[in-house]
Amino acid sequence: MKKAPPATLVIFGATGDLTRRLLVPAVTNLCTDGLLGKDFTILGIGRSDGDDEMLRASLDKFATEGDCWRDLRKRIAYLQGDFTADRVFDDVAKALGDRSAVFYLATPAQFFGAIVEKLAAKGLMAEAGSRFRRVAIEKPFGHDLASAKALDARILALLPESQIYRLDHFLGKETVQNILVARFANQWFEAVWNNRYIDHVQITAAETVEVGSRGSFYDATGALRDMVPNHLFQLLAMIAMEPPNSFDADAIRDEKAKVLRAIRKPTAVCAVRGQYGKGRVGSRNVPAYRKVPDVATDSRTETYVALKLEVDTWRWAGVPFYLRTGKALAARDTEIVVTFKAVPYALFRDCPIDRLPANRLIFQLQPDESIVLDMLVKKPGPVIKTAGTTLDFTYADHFKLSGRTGYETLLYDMMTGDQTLFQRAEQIEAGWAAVQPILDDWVKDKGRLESYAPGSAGPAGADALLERDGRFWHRIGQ
Ligand SMILES: NC(=O)C1=CN([C@@H]2O[C@H](COP(=O)(O)OP(=O)(O)OC[C@H]3O[C@@H](n4cnc5c(N)ncnc54)[C@H](OP(=O)(O)O)[C@@H]3O)[C@@H](O)[C@H]2O)C=CC1
Ligand SMILES: O=C1O[C@H](COP(=O)(O)O)[C@@H](O)[C@H](O)[C@H]1O
Repeated sequence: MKKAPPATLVIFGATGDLTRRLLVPAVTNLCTDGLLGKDFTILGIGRSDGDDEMLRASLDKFATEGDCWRDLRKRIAYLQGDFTADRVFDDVAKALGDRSAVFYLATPAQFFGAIVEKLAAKGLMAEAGSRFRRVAIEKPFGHDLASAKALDARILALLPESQIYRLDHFLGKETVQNILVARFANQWFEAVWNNRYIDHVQITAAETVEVGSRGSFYDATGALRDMVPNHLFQLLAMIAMEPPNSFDADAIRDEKAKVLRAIRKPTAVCAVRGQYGKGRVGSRNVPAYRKVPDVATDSRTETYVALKLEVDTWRWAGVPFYLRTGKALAARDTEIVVTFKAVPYALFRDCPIDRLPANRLIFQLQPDESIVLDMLVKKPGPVIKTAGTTLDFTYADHFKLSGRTGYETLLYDMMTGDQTLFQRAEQIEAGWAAVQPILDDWVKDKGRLESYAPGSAGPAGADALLERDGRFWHRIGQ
């Protein structure tokens, strides 16, 4: 891989959590991988008072220690100012001169539109010769379909799509990218990847963490908006997309957008929402969600959501996709479980076998990245008896992944101009369009919000959602 071209990463929100915990370790990893040149610099912008050394020192403990960080930290500068003031943008222009830049909006979402407008108005987005100017926009991109469309319209009135990098950090995760490789680089996948062989798909993003210090953001957002139209739909799209005709960014994004547009509008009965009460996750005491600072004491915001969705395409007709995500659950577990249809039973009718469990293919994204295929084999002995076993691939057994945040690939791609792992406007809008009927329903019908115990697998209604189809969730943490 070649080094990223010389550029400045301009981080709006450099004193925030995302910069510290995820961007800085990723930049250090890229440097250690030899993918950043000496001419890579960072210009951080925040509201807090301070100078270059204040920012560097605040990042020290989050960076991977070593020569790379020691050298890189000297190339970090800080600009104090309010994003709403013109002065900040004049100072950025002065600091950048003619350099290429990626403007990373690691800011609260209400600033996204206004910052892009100021960047454009000040001529900061103008490209010339080999000098590029790109803007990376964090999530949440909009609050619903109407606001996402409005934000897109605002930004696209000023910039071409080629300068816009809408982030979904799940796309930086190795296993997520590996879904594409597994599906399209292995012949046997495609042969069984359809409604003839697949019974249903489960997509889970379970977290043990509670809402904690993010009460103000979370209470206005909820689990559905926070995780589904973005992260979980990216996973769904990777599983359900048709083969692209190349690995070109637009070819892949076209296919993913088609899948998201094909999600049948869900009805109220296909959604379950829950909110955690008081309890324990492992040995940790967890206060009820309504006691979290900045959360309304009568809040009806969901901290858990489960959905049953259908993808109306030739390939997936009749295959349900069950999605669930929540906070304060029993285990951290992000996975995709593809359950195959049972084999015709006749062959085993004379054997002492009660039932043949279906084969499952599990893409485990977190905590440990792996791909596991459940299969049945014969138990040794004179009578035919089956035993469940697995074919496993665990990333850590073959590759070194530790300390990666997933942002490495995304940052490198922004600097090299590869938009494959970023979302185009219509993908984002298709995601919101698919969940909008549920959001509308929840506004109208205030009645259904189940409570669940911290440390559990979520509300009982989520189990019922599958049980009525004769199916069960894969156990969280298993
Ligand atoms: N944190 C995470 O794990 C993730 C975050 N994101 C997204 O990234 C974005 C940033 O999140 P996060 O870092 O957690 O947020 P924080 O609240 O921790 O940081 C916000 C940053 O914006 C700055 N800021 C806020 N208002 C102004 C203003 N008016 N003028 C100048 N600076 C201002 C803050 O400066 P100061 O602190 O100096 O006041 C701070 O640097 C959000 O859109 C979030 O949804 C996405 C995925 C994961
Ligand atoms: O975007 C978000 O993602 C995190 C989960 O990401 P992960 O990489 O840690 O699995 C989630 O906790 C957060 O609420 C959400 O805003």
